[in-house]
Amino acid sequence: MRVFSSIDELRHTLDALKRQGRTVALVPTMGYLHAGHMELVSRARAENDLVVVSIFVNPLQFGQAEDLSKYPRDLERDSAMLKQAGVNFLFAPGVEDMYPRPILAVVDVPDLGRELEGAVRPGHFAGVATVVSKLFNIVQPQTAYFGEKDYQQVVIIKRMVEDLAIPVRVISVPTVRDADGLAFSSRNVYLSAEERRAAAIVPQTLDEAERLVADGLTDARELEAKLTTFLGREPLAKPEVVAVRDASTLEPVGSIEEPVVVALFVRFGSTRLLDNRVIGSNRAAGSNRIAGVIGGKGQTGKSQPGKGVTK
Ligand SMILES: Nc1ncnc2c1ncn2[C@@H]1O[C@H](COP(=O)(O)OP(=O)(O)OP(=O)(O)O)[C@@H](O)[C@H]1O
Ligand SMILES: CC(C)(CO)[C@@H](O)C(=O)[O-]
Ligand code: BAL
Repeated sequence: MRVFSSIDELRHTLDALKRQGRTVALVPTMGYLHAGHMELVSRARAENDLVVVSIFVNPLQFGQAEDLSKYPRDLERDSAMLKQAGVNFLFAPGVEDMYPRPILAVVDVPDLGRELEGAVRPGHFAGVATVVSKLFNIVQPQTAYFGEKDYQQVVIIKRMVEDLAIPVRVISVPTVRDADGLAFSSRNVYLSAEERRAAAIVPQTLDEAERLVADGLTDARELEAKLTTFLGREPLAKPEVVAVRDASTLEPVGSIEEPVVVALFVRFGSTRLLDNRVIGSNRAAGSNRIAGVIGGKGQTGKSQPGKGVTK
């Protein structure tokens, strides 16, 4: 695995390989890797010739009072995990590489970016869309992989790619969970032992949503109210967003007819956890796929297998 921090050096190396016909995938991350990230990597490896993983804790997507400075980082451990997983390139730029001067051009996807997590984290999704655009421009991958845990992020990136005709296929990967159902997340490390135990209420609430809808509940507001009450069973859980939205557009719905996404943002102490489930889709229950916005699995971008992949 080769490690780059310079945009120009990475580009130069990739350009030569692309001229030989190799397909390139990008897995953008903020590092402190866990099984969720590694699932993205494994999909990318299976479906492409070359995989670039980026690790960059992007200051643009953090609010002033947020955890930018204490965000967990361990580049050495991450690097060993990626090497072991057969990743070809790690792009780990510093802030000075990505933003050598204050960035004036931004990419924004209003109104999608103002909803849900965007309402709690003003400016967050403009920061995400801007850095993802920049990473797409640097790597120019055919395919990029994102996790469905960050459901709204995938919807926004999909929309950005479509609206701006960016030639990248966006693939979403189902959420990888710990034994008690909690989604793996780098920020789980902030939880105390008691908060970590309590956090199991989050996936349990999504199970409850599925049960209620299967039992015939169709009123979205009623579902939100019942889920908020359900979360109330756990005194450490402080719900910030409990929302039932159209699974494709994220628009509010009155009645649950088309597939909806149940989106949760729940605080435990100072840590905000997010999770979601798509309900009412004709795909397998609980598969957590993003209805209507995500390209299918199976299509592989691999060129001729076995043609001297750079390790
Ligand atoms: N449990 C998971 N399963 C599948 N994909 C995941 C999971 N957790 C994160 N991802 C995906 O990995 C990519 C990089 O995410 P990121 O580095 O922010 O990790 P994170 O665990 O989501 O961090 P945080 O705790 O800060 O939200 C994103 O596309 C994200 O959706
Ligand atoms: C996509 C991303 C790497 C952009 O910084 C980040 O938002 C994340 O890790 O989900
Ligand atoms: N996983 C989303 C990145 C963030 O919370 O900033």
